[in-house]
Amino acid sequence: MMSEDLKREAARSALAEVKPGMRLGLGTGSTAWHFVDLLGIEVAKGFDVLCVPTSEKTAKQASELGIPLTDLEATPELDLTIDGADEIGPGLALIKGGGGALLREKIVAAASGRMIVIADQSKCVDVLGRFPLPVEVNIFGQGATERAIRRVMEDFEAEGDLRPRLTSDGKPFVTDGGHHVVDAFFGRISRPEALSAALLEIAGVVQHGLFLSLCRRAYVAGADGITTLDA
Ligand SMILES: O=C[C@H](O)[C@H](O)[C@H](O)COP(=O)(O)O
Repeated sequence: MMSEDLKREAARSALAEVKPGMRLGLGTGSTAWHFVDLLGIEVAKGFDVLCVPTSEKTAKQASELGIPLTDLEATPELDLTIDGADEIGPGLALIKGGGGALLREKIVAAASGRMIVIADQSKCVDVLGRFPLPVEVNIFGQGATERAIRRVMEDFEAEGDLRPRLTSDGKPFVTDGGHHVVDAFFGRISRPEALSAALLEIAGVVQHGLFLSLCRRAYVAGADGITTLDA
């Protein structure tokens, strides 16, 4: 099966978890895209659901499909969030934010009773960190923030460097929240909880892409079908 087919199969498994009347968080990225697309088909047939999107991109896709949308002001508690991931490690610890949506994704996941991740097999790793860890930073004082992040990277024996994320035309990538993203190349993250705490200690760090103790289930699609992973 092609990668897009695998993503769609994982999304289809997650769709079976959605019950009528649920308040849902909608993730961002190419795998979450398939989930939103499949949900749109059900909504068109009359399925009742109310959703909070985790990015402007997902909001646009969902509203074009006629999926009813709300926000966390009107609906501060959600039943379930379905999202993709860049890496799925032991205990369903995740790296997210490859598409830059990590802040809203984490806020929405934290407001949800459950988070389910959908992915193809390539996302599963024994140790997190091969995928560069996205760190969302305030634009003010970015140089000082980067310096502080580099110090943390040294403390955690990062194998690579810190790179400010750029768009394809070479401009700084700006998140939906108006911040920048820097990508931290760790190689191996052996103490994710401690790293999370150290990064959040830095004043200019808005959020990072380590999602720890948030995801309870993953549907992972591979050549042999869907594997369900539970934390
Ligand atoms: O910021 C983006 C999100 O965290 C995505 O869920 C993540 O990057 C995975 O995206 P994809 O399904 O496209 O691999």
